[in-house]
Amino acid sequence: MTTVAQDKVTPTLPAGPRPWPVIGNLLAFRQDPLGYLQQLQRTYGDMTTVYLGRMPLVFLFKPEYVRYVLIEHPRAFTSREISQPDETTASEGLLTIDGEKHRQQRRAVQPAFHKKRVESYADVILQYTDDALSGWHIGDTVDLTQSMQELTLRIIGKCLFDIDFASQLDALGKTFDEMIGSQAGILDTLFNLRIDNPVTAYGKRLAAMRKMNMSIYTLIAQRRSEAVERNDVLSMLLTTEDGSTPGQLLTDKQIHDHILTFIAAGHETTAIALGWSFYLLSQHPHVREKLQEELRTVLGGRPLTLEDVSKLTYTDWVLNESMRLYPPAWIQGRFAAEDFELDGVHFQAGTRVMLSQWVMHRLPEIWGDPLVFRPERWDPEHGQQVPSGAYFPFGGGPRTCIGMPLAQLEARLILATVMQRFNPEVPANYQPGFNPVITLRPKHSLKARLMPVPAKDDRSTLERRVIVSPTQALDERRGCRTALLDWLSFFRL
Ligand code: HEM
Repeated sequence: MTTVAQDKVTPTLPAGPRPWPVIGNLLAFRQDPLGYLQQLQRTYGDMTTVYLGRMPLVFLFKPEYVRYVLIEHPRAFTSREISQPDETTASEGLLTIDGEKHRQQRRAVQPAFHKKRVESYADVILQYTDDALSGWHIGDTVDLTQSMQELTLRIIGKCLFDIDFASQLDALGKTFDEMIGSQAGILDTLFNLRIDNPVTAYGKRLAAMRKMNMSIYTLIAQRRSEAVERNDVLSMLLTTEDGSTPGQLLTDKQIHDHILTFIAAGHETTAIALGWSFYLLSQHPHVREKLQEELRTVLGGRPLTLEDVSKLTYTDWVLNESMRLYPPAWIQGRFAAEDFELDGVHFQAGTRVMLSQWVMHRLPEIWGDPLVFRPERWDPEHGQQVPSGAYFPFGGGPRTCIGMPLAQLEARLILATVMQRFNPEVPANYQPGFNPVITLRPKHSLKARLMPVPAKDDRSTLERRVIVSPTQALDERRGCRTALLDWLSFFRL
């Protein structure tokens, strides 16, 4: 990589790879975003500037900087979009609103995520997991990526909005795929082209959004016309004040954007975390065996209940470790609302700042053996010391994922239930690859053959590879072909 004298371009931005005219570093970024970010960190260290077209993005790769942005100075950075929102952005959802509006609206829905309330969702989670698994039999091959998407979608619909999506899972799943998974072309990205046509990525996203919008507005209208008071997030939103004008309730557009944000953010991420966990377990029989041993000890063969969850410590470590290696949210961004300074470098208001879980969760100086899948590193007594800001799968500070308690409970219950009944075996030649769009999806769906869980002493399944080798990791990275820009354009960052 060639370092450009950035002081000729903008006086305050840190050094980075030479940008090409017009396209900047877009091509290299699009080709392999995950590998490119890691390479940037290795070459330029704690901070670097990348140009997507003419737009500079400053990447910060140090735990202290992550803390600075998310935890210590959250008000100095905004998530709010700068460009004009359009039909494809949930611009009034919790992820993108700011300031007093954000504080007030987050406070209003917070009760839905308090510990006791979240625990009350356990019955729905267990029931729906049971329904999903009732169609699974030993010897079947199941598409775990799709099954987890459908299961988590059904769970979020019921827990937060008291709707059972059972009969619409397939159609809804496809709509979300079109909304989240479609990739804008390079020209569309560079020139911010928004051509509403069935063949363009923008047009496809728009069509999917319109379908989704209609369902959500219908739901809001139905709920407004009901006399019954329900105790779910939708009821909370209907009585929430906007936060900018006293007494002003949320509009339908604001409620719509909240619902869309909750459904999208609340199912895709958890499903992805589960998918990667199943993949990692299938590649690490030693870990799988330990997890199943824990399940045998705690459950003794009976069905899981909420009360068991606090005893499933190893299961918990597996999920932590899986989200370290494959963070469902792999990158997040902010705009500087005011000037700021980091280690003597001055940044102007308006600077776009990016943080990457993918890079931070794999820094060798923090993790030692970052490519090794080792749940034991999360053992609070003998595990690793992880500095604050080095591990943030759920973000941090006042904008930490509001759904974290639900996601954690849900992931533990689903992972434990599946692993108590089955050993999902992934074909030996399966390479997941990556599709890092908004979330870190696998490029190829995870299809697994359901094998029986071996009896306690059957250790024959343990004689397989136990670490992710660097070559395997490289092969996975070569599979990356999608871009940050889709993510950016979704949230209009
Ligand atoms: C494993 C699962 C999940 C992961 C990895 C995850 C990750 C994240 C991250 C990194 C953020 C911070 C984004 C930022 O600061 O820019 C976030 C925010 C958010 N998440 Fe999650 N999430 C998960 C599950 C959920 C669930 C289940 C829900 C819904 C119930 C949810 C709803 C939200 C919302 C509404 C925000 C915005 C919060 C705010 O700005 O106040 N997430 N999530």
